[in-house]
Amino acid sequence: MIISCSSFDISFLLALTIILVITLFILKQKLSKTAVSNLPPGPRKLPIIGNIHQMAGDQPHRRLTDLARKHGSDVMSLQLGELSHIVISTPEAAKLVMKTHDVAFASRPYLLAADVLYYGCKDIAFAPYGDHWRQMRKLCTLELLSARRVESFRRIREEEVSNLVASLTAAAVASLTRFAAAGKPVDLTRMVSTVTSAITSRAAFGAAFGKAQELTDAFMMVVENISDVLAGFTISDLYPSLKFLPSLTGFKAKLEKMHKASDFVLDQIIDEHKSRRKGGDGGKEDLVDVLLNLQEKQNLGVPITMEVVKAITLEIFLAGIETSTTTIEWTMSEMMNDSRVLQKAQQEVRQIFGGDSKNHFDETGLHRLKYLDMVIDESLRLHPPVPLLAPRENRDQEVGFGSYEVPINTNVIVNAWAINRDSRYWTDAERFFPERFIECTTDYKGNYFQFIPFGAGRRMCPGVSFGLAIVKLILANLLFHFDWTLPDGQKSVNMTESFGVTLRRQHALHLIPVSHGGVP
Ligand code: HEM
Repeated sequence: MIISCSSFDISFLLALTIILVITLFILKQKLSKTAVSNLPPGPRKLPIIGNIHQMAGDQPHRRLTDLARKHGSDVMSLQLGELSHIVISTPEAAKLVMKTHDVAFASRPYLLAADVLYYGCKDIAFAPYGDHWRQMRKLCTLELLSARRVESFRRIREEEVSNLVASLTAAAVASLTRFAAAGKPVDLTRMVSTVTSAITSRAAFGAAFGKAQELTDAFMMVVENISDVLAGFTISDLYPSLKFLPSLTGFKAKLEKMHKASDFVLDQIIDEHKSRRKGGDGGKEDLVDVLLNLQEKQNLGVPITMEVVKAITLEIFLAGIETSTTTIEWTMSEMMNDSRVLQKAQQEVRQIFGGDSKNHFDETGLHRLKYLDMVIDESLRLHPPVPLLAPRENRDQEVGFGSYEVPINTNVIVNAWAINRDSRYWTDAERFFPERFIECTTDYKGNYFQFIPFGAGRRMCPGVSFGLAIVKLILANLLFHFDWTLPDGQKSVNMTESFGVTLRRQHALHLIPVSHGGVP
């Protein structure tokens, strides 16, 4: 659900240049047709590739921030292959895109991977603005990801998180017996990812046992690489007029293979649900059941076909896991580097839920953890999991943008990572300081454009409650049941980022859990 330019392969590009030169004349003609006299400023572009060379590397959010400082601090033009882009880097310009001109910029640019994997963009995130998107979005808000639905998955979250606590406790015990005083680190990234996957798959497909569990495992395997190809534009997307490129590079064949595999498992998941429903064993309603109910009723303006059911199921599954895992990883990392914050957050959760680690707590008291809320907000500010949001496009009209003109079919990149650190809005903006939210009315709900980890406007993330319910419960449990230390010889947690589907940590987070109140 993000735009990534990290996959640009420079050597591949050079080889392609020979072919591209042949089309130079055609391209030039195309580009001159869209030329507008008062485009936003931007760096000089090279023939054919435009500014692609300036995006090479693995930190596009930082590159765009640097480029914007030099060439267009509010809004900057960028040419990537055949596609015109503008890059938004301040809250004021973000407000113009996501509020003033929200409708004009409400579409998404075409991405070949989304077209193939989501049955012709029949999902929500990549669907162009129009009737299908409107209906699916409404469905999401009212049915699939509503507060009532999120609450209905509470048992699943609590069960899976208590499994995580049990595994960590076992690791703490085992390491103490083997290493006496010093504990052994666990791969917290992997453990958290396992539990977010388990919660999301149970919510989406149901029971964590029997055939359903087998199918979930199979699905996990086939979708493993799907997120990566959806992460951003590829060379084929940047040169849409060169229709032969996806086949020539083998990208299309790769996508079709992935699609075939995921479609096969999705079909089985749906068949399993159908036969369970026929047999009268409704069980607890999961998201596939909700979609099938709606499909049977068919009383909606745009019909819900089986392809729509599969596209939405796949999307929710992919959207739920990476974003929540990334948020938890960064929040723990920041707290490990600031023991004051870690202790304060631990004190709060232990005071509210009772200091004994053998106590268990459910979600009902989580709203009382005000300091933890601020810690999560601060983590989302500095480490927005989707740092460039999802790209938008003005498909139908040219847009007057302040004193500039944005030509029709321009892709819009909103650099939320840079915006969330704007020093005009945030004092000591680079510092992790949760207390800044005590007096501050700013929140992530899309009304304050200096803080947009979930985006804003019509295309804002509909999964906020679903995602944060997982994040908060897991963090509260990690803080309540364990004290945490760094592995031997490590003075602080390395905060190097890795840009991909989400802005993850480059290295998995390894920490030593020590059961709070002693090992039972
Ligand atoms: C911490 C967790 C999450 C973060 C930080 C996050 C962030 C985002 C962002 C930045 C966008 C793009 C918004 C824009 O273009 O303005 C987005 C879109 C979306 N998210 Fe999330 N997300 C999270 C969790 C979830 C979950 C759990 C789900 C579903 C289960 C979900 C489903 C979606 C969908 C369907 C869209 C596309 C919306 C549209 O295009 O209309 N997200 N998310």
